[in-house]
Amino acid sequence: MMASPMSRCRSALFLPASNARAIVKARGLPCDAVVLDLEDSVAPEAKAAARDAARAALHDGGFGPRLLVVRINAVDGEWAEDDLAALATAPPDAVLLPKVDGVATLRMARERLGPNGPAVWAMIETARGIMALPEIASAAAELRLGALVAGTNDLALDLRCRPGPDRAPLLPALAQIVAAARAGRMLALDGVLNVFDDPDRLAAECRQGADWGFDGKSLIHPAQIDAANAAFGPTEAEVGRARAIVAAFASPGTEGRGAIRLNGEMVERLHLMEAERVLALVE
Ligand SMILES: CC(C)(COP(=O)(O)OP(=O)(O)OC[C@H]1O[C@@H](n2cnc3c(N)ncnc32)[C@H](O)[C@@H]1OP(=O)(O)O)[C@@H](O)C(=O)NCCC(=O)NCCSC(=O)C[C@H](O)C(=O)O
Ligand SMILES: [Mg+2]
Repeated sequence: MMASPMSRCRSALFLPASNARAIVKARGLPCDAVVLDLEDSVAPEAKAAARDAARAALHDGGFGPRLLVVRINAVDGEWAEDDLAALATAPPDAVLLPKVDGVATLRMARERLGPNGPAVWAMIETARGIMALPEIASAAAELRLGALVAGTNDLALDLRCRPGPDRAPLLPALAQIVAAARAGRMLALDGVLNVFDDPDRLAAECRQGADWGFDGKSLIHPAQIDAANAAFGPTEAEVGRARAIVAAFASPGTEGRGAIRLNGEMVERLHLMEAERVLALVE
């Protein structure tokens, strides 16, 4: 399944591919995407075993409708060649590249995966990655990029900023990631919250990500899934409003009209397009 701007990815659960129990568990969790990690959550001495486990998980399947994504090691590093080879016989829906800092890395990955290989997702988690967002968005269709994923831990380190619960120092970069994703018709996924025993902070951070335009959030623990699914919706109210807008534009007399009146508000055809997108996500 190729993630498209119409795909729903409210919750992308990362797990170290070296954790067999987590892989089993992920097959039954209500997340929209499972990300088998070969990069930072796997110690150097466990890389080979994690790669074998990811390969086995891809062959065994059982992830149902969830998007299956593998985060490989840095494309220009010592492990990536073997990582990509491990995905060849049972490819995932997408290959997530860490620390993408320009189009060259993405092009290299696309060449190795082949033009019809899995979608490429890019982690934006360095200052250089932020500066490269316009060129990445421009190359998105050609390179079949499916998502931009904010790596807020690495990004905070690289920017040398100190985000607190409101994440204020990260917000300018996050807004640029969303803008690039929208320009390139990709999904935009927010970064992780490392704290997984603070439901109020999680709910607030999910809401913030949704308010700033993200489609979903990267997660590190099963306990975070429900909050992300709820925040990134669409909610019942949003679906109801979308249905009302579609029905209003389908009613007689609206042909040729760009703007109509609905429940005391002006709605335009741009709202109709958004309503259709919302309904496509749930239907
Ligand atoms: C953070 C953890 C190490 C905590 O693990 P643990 O102590 O085992 O948690 P629990 O005992 O509460 O686990 C309860 C059960 O849930 C399963 N579990 C835990 N985590 C996951 C998971 N991520 N996916 C699936 N299942 C999971 C446990 O196995 C328990 O199961 P059971 O025994 O059957 O009840 C751990 O949560 C963890 O490793 N999380 C993921 C870490 C990871 O992938 N990190 C990389 C992504 S973060 C990132 O990318 C940052 C980015 O690059 C950036 O720069 O910002
Ligand atoms: Mg990172």
